Amino acid sequence: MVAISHADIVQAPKALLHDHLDGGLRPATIVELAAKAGHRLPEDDPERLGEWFVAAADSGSLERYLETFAHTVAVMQTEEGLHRVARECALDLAADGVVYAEVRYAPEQHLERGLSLDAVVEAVHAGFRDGCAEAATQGNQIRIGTLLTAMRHAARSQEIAELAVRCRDTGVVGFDIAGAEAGFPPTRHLDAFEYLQRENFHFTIHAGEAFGLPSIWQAIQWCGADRLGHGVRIVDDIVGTSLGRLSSYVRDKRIPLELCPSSNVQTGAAPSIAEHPIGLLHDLRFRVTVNTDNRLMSGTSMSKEMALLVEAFGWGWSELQWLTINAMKSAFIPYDERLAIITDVIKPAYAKLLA
Ligand SMILES: O=c1[nH]cnc2c1ncn2[C@@H]1O[C@H](CO)[C@@H](O)[C@H]1O
Ligand SMILES: [Zn+2]
Repeated sequence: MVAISHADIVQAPKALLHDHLDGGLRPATIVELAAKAGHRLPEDDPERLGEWFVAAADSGSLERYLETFAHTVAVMQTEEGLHRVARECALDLAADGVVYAEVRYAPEQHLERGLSLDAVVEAVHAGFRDGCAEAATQGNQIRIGTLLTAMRHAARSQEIAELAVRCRDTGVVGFDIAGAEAGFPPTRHLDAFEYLQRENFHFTIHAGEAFGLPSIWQAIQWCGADRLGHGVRIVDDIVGTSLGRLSSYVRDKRIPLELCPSSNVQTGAAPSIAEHPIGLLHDLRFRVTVNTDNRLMSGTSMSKEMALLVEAFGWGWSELQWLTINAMKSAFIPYDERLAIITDVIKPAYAKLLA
C-alpha cells in the first residue's frame, strides 16, 4: 500500500469540532495587529514568533500553555482585529481541506477596549462570513459554526450562555467552558448548563485533559455535556480492554471525544503521539474525533494531526473517513445538514480515495 502523504490528506474533506479562534492566528497578523495596538511581543519577526508560541506552549503544563494566549487575545480587542482573525481562520481551514468546522472563543476576553459582548460576536461572524465566501471563490467550500466559551475560573458563564442562545440563529451553534481545569470543576457553572438544557441548546465541556475522571463524570452526569473537550483521561477508567462504569457509559452513549493529539503531548496529557490513547480508544470503538485545539500553539493543522496519526498508528483512508464521519455525526448543526455533508461531500470523496 502506498503511504498517505500530508498533501493527500489536504485534498480529503475533513471536519473539525475543537479549534480555538484565539489559538489559530497567523504569526504575521499578530505582529501587524500588535504594532497597531501597542502590544509588546516576545518576538517581532513572524517566523520566530511562530516558533516562540510552539516552544512556550510545549511546557508540560496546561496552566503555562494557556499563558501564551495573552499575546493573541491582546490583538483581538477591536472589531477590525476580530474580523481579520476570523476571516483568516476561515481561509486557512478551507485551504487545509476542512469542509466543516466549529470554532470557539471566549467573548468575555475581548472586552478590554470597550466592545460589548454582542459586538464581539458580530465582528467574528462577519469575519467568518467574508472568509467563507472568499474561500468559495478559490474553490474551497467550508461551513463554519461558532461555539461561545465561558472561562471556567471566571463567573460569567450564565451571561455567555444567554449570549449564545441569543445568537443561535446567526451562527452560534453551541457553548463550551475552557481554561485551567484543576480546581475549577464544571459544576461551578451548573446554572448555565441547566439554562442551556431548558433552551434545547448544545454544549461541550473541556474535561479530562489536565484533570481526570471526576471532571469527566461531572461534565456528563451533573452538567449534561453533549461532547467532551479532550476527554482523553477516560482511559484512566479502562484496564487493558476492560471498561469501568464511566468509560462504558461514555462509549455506549456514543459521547463524542474531541481528542487533540499534539496539544495533549504539549500539556503533558499524553507522553507522545505514538502513546496517545487515541489508538486504544479507536480500537475500543469510542466515538473518537481528531482536532487541532490551537493551530498556532501546536504548529499544526487538521491535515497535520491526521498525518501524525497515519504515521504513528499506520492508519489509512478508512480510519480517516471514520474520524471524519464521527466528527460530522457529532456536530451541533441540524441532523439533515450534517447528513447532507456526509452523503454529498465526505463519502463520495473517501470512496474515491479508498478505491
Ligand atoms: O486545551 C485547552 N484547555 C483548556 N482551555 C483552553 C485550551 N485551549 C485554549 N483554551 C482556553 O480557551 C480560551 C478561549 O478560546 C483561550 O483563551 C484559552 O485560555
Ligand atoms: Zn481546547
